[in-house]
Parts: sequence; C-alpha cells; structure tokens
Amino acid sequence: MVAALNAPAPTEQRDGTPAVQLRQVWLRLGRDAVLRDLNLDVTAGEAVTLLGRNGAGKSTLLRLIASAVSPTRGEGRIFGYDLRDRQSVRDHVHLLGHDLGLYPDLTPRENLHFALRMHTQTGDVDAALARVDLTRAADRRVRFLSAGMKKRLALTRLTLLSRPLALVDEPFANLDAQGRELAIELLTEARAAGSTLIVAAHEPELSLRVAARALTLDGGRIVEADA
Ligand SMILES: Nc1ncnc2c1ncn2[C@@H]1O[C@H](COP(=O)(O)OP(=O)(O)OP(=O)(O)O)[C@@H](O)[C@H]1O
Repeated sequence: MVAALNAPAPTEQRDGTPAVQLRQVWLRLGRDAVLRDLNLDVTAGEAVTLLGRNGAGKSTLLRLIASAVSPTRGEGRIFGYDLRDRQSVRDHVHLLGHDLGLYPDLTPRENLHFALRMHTQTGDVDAALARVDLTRAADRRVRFLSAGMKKRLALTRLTLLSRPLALVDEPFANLDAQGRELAIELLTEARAAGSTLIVAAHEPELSLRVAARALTLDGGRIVEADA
C-alpha cells in the first residue's frame, strides 16, 4: 500500500525537497493504459535516467510530469504543486521532447533571446551559441539547420534557462560523437546549476554518466529501479 500524498505548501527547491512525487498513477490514451500504477519519488537536485524499449512509456511519463497530459487515475506533485495545477507545474519545468519546441522561422539567436524573454531572464546568448558551435549559423533560420544543429540549440537553451526540473527526451539522438559529449557536459552543467534532471535515453552508457540513478519502464510500468 502506497501512502497518499499529503498536500504540503509548495516550496522552492532546496536539499531534500521532493521534486517529483507520483502515487499510483495510471494514464489511458485511447483504449490502452500507457502508464500503469507508477510510483516515483525524485528529490530536488537528483538526476535520473529512464530506460526502456521503444513504446515502453518514457516520453509519455515525461509529458505527464510536465503536465502536458493528466493522469487518468492516481495523483502527482511537482515541487509540491498538484499536477492538475498546470501553470504552476509549467513554471518549474522545462521539457525538451521529441518536438524540440524551436521556432523554425526564427534564427538560433532569436530563439534564445525569445526563450529568455518568455522567462523574464537574461543570459549570454552569444556565449551559449559559441558553446555548441552554432556561431556561424546564429542568424540562419532554424528550419534550415540540420537535425543535430537543432538538437544542440535546444540543449543550450535548456542550460541557459536553468529551470528547477529539466525533462530531457533522447538528448543524444541525432548528435555526432562530439555532440554527444557536449550534451553530457551541458546536462552536467544544468545539474550543477541546481536543476533536477530526468533523462530518457537509449544510450545508458552515456546517460548514466549524467544521471546515475536508473529506472526501467516496460509496458508503462517501472520494472527495475536501482534506488
Ligand atoms: N497520443 C497517443 N495516443 C495513443 N497512444 C499513444 C499516444 N502517445 C503514445 N501512445 C502510446 O503509448 C505507448 C508509449 O509511448 P511512448 O512514446 O511514451 O514510448 P517511449 O518509451 O518514449 O518510446 P520510444 O523509445 O520509441 O521513444 C506506445 O504504445 C504509444 O503507441
């Protein structure tokens, strides 16, 4: 029997703060239960790797934690905010999903400036672009960039914004060897800057370097957990 969640006052991130709490969460999409009876606790500052075969439910779990979809049953809190309080959850979360959320008709420079403005933040956009080798492409429309260049841009945006909880779906997809190392560096920096990380990946040897706690999903259930 899993204890029901109390309703603590929402708190800002600090040591020991629960970042993610899911209790007996089910999600049905169409006729299928895509997430089944999930219980998950992630503490602020932790980094978790989500593993599992194609279709296991990794992306859907990230979307649920980002409040892009709501549980059919069960309950969840993100930094103390109920998952149904979508605005509060979204204020704390950055989801880098399969759809990278870039504006194709803006340039990389414009995308980063826009993201900072949306979060009323400031940051060194030129340095962020140089970091991922996009200086020469900084003023081309994103729609003309390669898949790997777009992934680099999305990763550097994630680091620049430094949200309390970063949910990253397949950070290594489409990247060359140097890009994969860069992804590890950027995610490590995001964590060092205080972000809690949940990374879904098919490359455990890479992801576990950033996020050493591993959870494996199969058929929408957590079937292996190393903590
Ligand atoms: N909008 C939807 N409607 C119905 N079923 C969906 C929807 N989105 C996902 N699914 C189903 O949910 C299951 C889990 O999909 P999900 O994308 O979460 O898996 P995944 O572990 O991320 O897979 P991959 O490694 O291929 O990215 C799959 O069976 C998929 O078909």
